[in-house]
Amino acid sequence: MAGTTPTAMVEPAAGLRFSKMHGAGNDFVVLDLRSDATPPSAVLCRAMADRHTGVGCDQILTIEAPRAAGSVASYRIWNADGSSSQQCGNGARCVAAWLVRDGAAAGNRFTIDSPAGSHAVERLPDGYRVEMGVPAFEPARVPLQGFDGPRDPYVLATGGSIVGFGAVSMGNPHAVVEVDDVATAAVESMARLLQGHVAFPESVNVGFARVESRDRIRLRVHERGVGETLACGSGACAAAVVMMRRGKVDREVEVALPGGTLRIGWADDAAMVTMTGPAEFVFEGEWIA
Ligand SMILES: N[C@H](CCC[C@H](N)C(=O)O)C(=O)O
Repeated sequence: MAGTTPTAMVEPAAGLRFSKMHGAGNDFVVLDLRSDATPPSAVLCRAMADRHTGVGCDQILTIEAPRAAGSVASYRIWNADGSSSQQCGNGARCVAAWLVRDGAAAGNRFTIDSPAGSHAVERLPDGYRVEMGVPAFEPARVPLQGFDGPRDPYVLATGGSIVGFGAVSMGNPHAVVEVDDVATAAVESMARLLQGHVAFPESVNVGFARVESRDRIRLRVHERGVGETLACGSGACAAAVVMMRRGKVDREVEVALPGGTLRIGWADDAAMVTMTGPAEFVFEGEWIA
């Protein structure tokens, strides 16, 4: 309007730069904290993860200085609810892609450190292969309480139901429920029952798996600290190794999740689990809230 003084544009405060990425639809806000490893607060994690008033993501990944000699960098994982985790398979591939684009990772083979350990990474023409560690089935390693030794399936009475499941740690806790049809599985209600059960002192990621053939599993995962995600890398590893030990699939399988397909290999029970899949950049941004 004539005569009015336009209000000066308020320059946003210099904010926190981030990369938005995803691995098979499991999406992340990636923060470069290599020069200042002050972890994001639970409040900031929840604010950034909010799909209406924030950026929107399943997890926040922070890239930090390496912990092990020879590693390029380390990373930590915060779920959308602000809780932390020891492992994130889809996140590992996105961290690897981020380090390649950054130039910190030279060549096609390098190592990155999660809270669960060090992971050899191989860059492929269409994604990344990550060594996800050796799965741990002892109840105390999951952790799973109330059982004096590993068994399969474990059985719990909860919420008026009797639930049978496999349990394994990939650095983070997983329960795997075998179902006839993932589309009709009671994912939300069953997952909530197990996640709130006293047997899982650190809660648990719950996978619902259908063995379709000797080399293919269909899977949905209700993740600890998030809810159902389009994909869960460590969950795909967990479902694969449980079904391999049951003799229901071969040692190299495709795991088909709602957001995409991952390939999982486990040569033998003492070997590292390998996970292969995509890692995509979506956009760069600056958090000024
Ligand atoms: N919700 C998981 C962390 C993320 C795992 C998942 N996004 C993956 O790709 O492995 C937990 O609390 O253990």
